[in-house]
Amino acid sequence: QQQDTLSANRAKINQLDKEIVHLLGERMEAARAIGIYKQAHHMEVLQSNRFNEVLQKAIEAGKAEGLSEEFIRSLYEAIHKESIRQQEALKKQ
Ligand SMILES: O=C(O)C(=O)C[C@]1(C(=O)O)C=C[C@@H](O)C=C1
Repeated sequence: QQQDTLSANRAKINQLDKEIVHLLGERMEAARAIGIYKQAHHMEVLQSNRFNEVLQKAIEAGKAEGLSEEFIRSLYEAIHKESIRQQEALKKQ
């Protein structure tokens, strides 16, 4: 019985992790499209004000889910870093 609950929750985590990674892929696709726009309009890759807005929205949404601000900050620092890396990589093509 308890084993069933453990495997059911692990299966749920496996499925949710797939969805998280898929969503991150979609987010990066949007970031690359923005990167192309930035190149065409001679804009800087790093947009600190916009990133602050993104972060604040995520912190608020995280609070509603019981997630700590520290967790959201480190998660979004990693996401932002990858987003910047993807936009910079477009320039090198
Ligand atoms: O909004 C933009 O300009 C983006 O490129 C998106 C994004 C993000 O991933 O949230 C990435 C880089 C910028 O520094 C700010 C935000």
